[in-house]
Amino acid sequence: MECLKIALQKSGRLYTDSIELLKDCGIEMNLGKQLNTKSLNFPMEILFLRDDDIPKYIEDGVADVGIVGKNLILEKKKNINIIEYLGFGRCRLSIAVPENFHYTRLDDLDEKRIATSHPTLLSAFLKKSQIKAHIHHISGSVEIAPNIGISDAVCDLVSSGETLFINNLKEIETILESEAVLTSYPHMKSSKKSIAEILYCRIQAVKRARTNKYLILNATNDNLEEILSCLSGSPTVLPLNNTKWIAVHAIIEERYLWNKIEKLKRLGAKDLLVLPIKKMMI
Ligand SMILES: Nc1ncnc2c1ncn2[C@@H]1O[C@H](COP(=O)(O)OP(=O)(O)OP(=O)(O)O)[C@@H](O)[C@H]1O
Ligand SMILES: O=P(O)(O)OC[C@H]1O[C@H](OP(=O)(O)OP(=O)(O)O)[C@H](O)[C@@H]1O
Ligand SMILES: [Mg+2]
Repeated sequence: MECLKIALQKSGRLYTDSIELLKDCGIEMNLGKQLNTKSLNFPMEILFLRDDDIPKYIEDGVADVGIVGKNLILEKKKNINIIEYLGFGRCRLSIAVPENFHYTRLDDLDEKRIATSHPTLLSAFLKKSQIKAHIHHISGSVEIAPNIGISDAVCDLVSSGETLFINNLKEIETILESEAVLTSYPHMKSSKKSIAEILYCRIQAVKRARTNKYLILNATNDNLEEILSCLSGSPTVLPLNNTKWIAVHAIIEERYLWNKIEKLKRLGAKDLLVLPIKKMMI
């Protein structure tokens, strides 16, 4: 039977969220020390790899789909499809200098040595900005470089900024914003494509569920129109037997939740309930 091969990071920043995403998609697997395993209930084989290798494996069709940072796809200059942005592994690729570096503008980096794990992206940025700096490629612990005298600046991934802070570095320029993406081999055969399509639908259903909430409220007819116009989509309106009250059910995007709830309360909405959504298919 045909089986979709998915490449995931073996360990590191993307591992837990990638496994969680597959589980939320109903894909069960046994996790252990093995570097590849078959799902117990879905035609899928999971390959656990170093994240640096994933774009090449996808480009070559060794794996059909994969989860990797967008930063790595661009860094490795791979011409592979980005199917979905996954909402985790959010970070930025930034240039940072020691706290005592007197930085005012990009020209201050001229002729400086910059250590980075992303030489392609850094080099393109420097070229575009017409800065002639020396790139020193290292694959990890980049933030140590200025402290051990091998560079004047660094260009590495940042999310909380804690690593920069504890290494006495300050962020000066952001080159790229990144997050984990689902990527795919562009020439997948049709039997694999049909499995991949099922996976994409499931992922979209999980993503929608993660970013939306189910809202229930009670209201009277007085402000019903304003209440409904405050809710997007097509809310369900249910008269409550023998009362002037009406129940309204709606889907609400989490990022607008609190502002909308406050507005709805001002409009007279009562008994508001916000519930998580498990899956959302449209
Ligand atoms: N601090 C961070 N916060 C959020 N996401 C990050 C962070 N650092 C990196 N990422 C994202 O996670 C990906 C993997 O980062 P990680 O640091 O685990 O890589 P690695 O050490 O090179 O792992 P590997 O052993 O697989 O080569 C990065 O390419 C990036 O997309
Ligand atoms: O801004 P922060 O939240 O401090 O995150 C930034 C750090 O995270 C990544 O490394 P990671 O911790 O994944 O370890 P690694 O060097 O082994 O890849 C990245 O390379 C930075 O060093
Ligand atoms: Mg890596």
